[in-house]
Amino acid sequence: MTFMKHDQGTSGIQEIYCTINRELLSRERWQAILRCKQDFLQNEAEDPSKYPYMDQEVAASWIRSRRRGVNPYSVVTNSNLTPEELAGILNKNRRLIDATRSLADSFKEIIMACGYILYLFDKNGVILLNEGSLESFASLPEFDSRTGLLVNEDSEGTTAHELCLRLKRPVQLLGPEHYCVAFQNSIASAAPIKNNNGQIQAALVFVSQPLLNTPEEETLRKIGPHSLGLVTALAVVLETQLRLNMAGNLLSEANEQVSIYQRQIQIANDKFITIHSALDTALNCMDEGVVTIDPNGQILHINPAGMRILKLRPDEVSSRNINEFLGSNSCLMLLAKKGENITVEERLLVGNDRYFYHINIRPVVQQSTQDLELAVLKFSSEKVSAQQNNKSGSMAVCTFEGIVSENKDFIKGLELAKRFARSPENILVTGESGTGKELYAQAIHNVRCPQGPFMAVNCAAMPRELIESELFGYEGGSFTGAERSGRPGKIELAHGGTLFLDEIGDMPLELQAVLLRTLEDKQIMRVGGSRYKKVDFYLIAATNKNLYQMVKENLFREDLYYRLSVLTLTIPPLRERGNDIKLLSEHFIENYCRKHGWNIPRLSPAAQKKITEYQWPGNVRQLQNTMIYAVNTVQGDVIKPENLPDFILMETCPLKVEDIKNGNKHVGDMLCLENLEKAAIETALLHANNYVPDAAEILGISRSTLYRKLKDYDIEY
Ligand SMILES: Nc1ncnc2c1ncn2[C@@H]1O[C@H](COP(=O)(O)OP(=O)(O)OP(=O)(O)O)[C@@H](O)[C@H]1O
Repeated sequence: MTFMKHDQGTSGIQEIYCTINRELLSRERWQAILRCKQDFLQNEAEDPSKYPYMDQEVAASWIRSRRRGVNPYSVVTNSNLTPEELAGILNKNRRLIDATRSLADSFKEIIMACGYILYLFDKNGVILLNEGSLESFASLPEFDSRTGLLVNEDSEGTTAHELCLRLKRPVQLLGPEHYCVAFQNSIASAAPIKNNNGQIQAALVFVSQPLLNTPEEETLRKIGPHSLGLVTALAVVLETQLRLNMAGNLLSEANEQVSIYQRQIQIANDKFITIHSALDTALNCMDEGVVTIDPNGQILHINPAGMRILKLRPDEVSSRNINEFLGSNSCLMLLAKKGENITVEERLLVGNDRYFYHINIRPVVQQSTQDLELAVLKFSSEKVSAQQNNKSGSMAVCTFEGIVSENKDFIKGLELAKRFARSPENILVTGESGTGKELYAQAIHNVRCPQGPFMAVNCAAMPRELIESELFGYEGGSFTGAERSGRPGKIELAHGGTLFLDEIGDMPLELQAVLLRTLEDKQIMRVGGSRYKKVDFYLIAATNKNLYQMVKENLFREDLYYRLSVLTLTIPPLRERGNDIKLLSEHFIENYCRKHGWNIPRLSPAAQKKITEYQWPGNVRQLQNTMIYAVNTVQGDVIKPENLPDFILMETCPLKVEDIKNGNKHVGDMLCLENLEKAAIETALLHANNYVPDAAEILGISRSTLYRKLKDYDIEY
């Protein structure tokens, strides 16, 4: 037997000619092995390993073959594999077979010229492919192909491929070395084919055409190295080809995967565009303004209703910030940053106008950091009062019992309102913004005609040109944008109930005349109409302006003023209502917490002090929003000063230099040393977030002194 000492590969192929001992391919050796074989086959006791020239591996294989009862005079002609088993094996090795076939095609001429037969065996000895003519093998029955036969030591004894698979290296068998007599005139060269993991998966074999009984020395020396070198080289080429094929397959699988992902991305993108345009369409159809802002208040997106509310043109949107439309004491951005989904009542400053809106804040926070990413603000399309009106189905929800106060003057006004409620006259309610004018109107309505409609119109909340049609209604097709069938106005809808005209001071003068006539005649004509219609309603008007002054400046009709102001109620501002601030704060905290099923926190004395010192320019509405903010920021069950919005903390700083300079009437009190010390301690605590050691450091006194003073002044921290 001849074999390559080195691993197969380019260097191995080069060396094959050097490592094959010329002795191994001599006629002498051939004949010696042939003699040994004859002796071995004739005499069962013969040990072939003792013979000169005999290869020990071959000798061992002969002995094993005989022990297994292999008939040396026959060849395998029947496959003992079922067709299914064979199909499975061929399928499993499909790539290897195809690659070998195409390689054999490329080398066909050489193979044919040399008279070689090429075999491909799987690792178990199943012939996967054979190429070349079998005709010259007289002992092989009429075979075209031996594909599918299982040829191993058990069936055909010692063969080149069997030893190659067993020894895991290229092997060459000289004719008589084959156990089977049918091949004793051929030289067989076999090389293993390894898979990617270095495991042997097959063997490639060249079998020479039968030679003369004892071939010439020269023939032996030509065929021997040539066939072993060629088969080893082809095995290496096959391995490389298979590796390339596999890489190619992986690449095309990866390419296929990439194009699947690309298709999915395209589909997702298309869906996204569809959803986006559907959302845009939905937003465009909404009556409510929807504004998306970034954490600094910069407007990112706004729908048409939002643009109408903020009076913005599409080209201005991206450069505007929501803070431009909010009052200085607004809590909106603070609440948005807190990440709570909440609805607040806010005053919007749009040009010279001041409108109140219910604004629902929907913050979107980053999952990992919980920082605000953006917030969606939803504004009601009409002013707060109108929205309340819609919600309650044209019914006022508030009664006198719902109006909270302990203040003497306020209660006096409330008693008067109850008496007015029994009169059929028009009522005028005056008071600063947010003092509760609409609340009064609803309460009066609920005494006078609780079953009737309560129609609220805010004269300042809509463009002047729309007020007329809003109040008096219009006939079909009267103006562009009008509904085809026409629409009744709020006066017509208030029939049998109350018409609440809020911000009456903003009603255009020309409309004031029409309103006056309606009040006198109790009939209306729709815009674009030609018939009068009888209407019966109570009128309650409200204003935060000085109407009398406006009359003097010819900004309000005198006759209408007198008609409206027969019964006038004036609601005092919150800052003049003493203990009402605390009472209302607790009322709002309780209502809000109950609504959400939360524990009800109490106000710390320090927080109470802050809110009673504050001037409340936005009155009860502002107080209500402040309490919503406090409840949303409190940790535990005590609302402390740090839970109040910054504008309160700033405004209520205990001592203001301007006050001292301006000779404020309380300056004497303030300059009392004790008061100053107390104020300094409170200010330090405020800056130190109530952390006493830090406050002591700010004040430049020891902690124990500060603790003593906190006790003396009864300051809560
Ligand atoms: N005495 C009160 N008791 C309970 N809630 C009150 C009281 N006064 C006002 N509120 C609440 O304060 C908010 C503002 O009240 P309202 O809208 O009646 O004020 P307004 O004077 O009509 O404001 P504007 O002049 O801006 O229209 C409402 O949410 C109302 O429920």
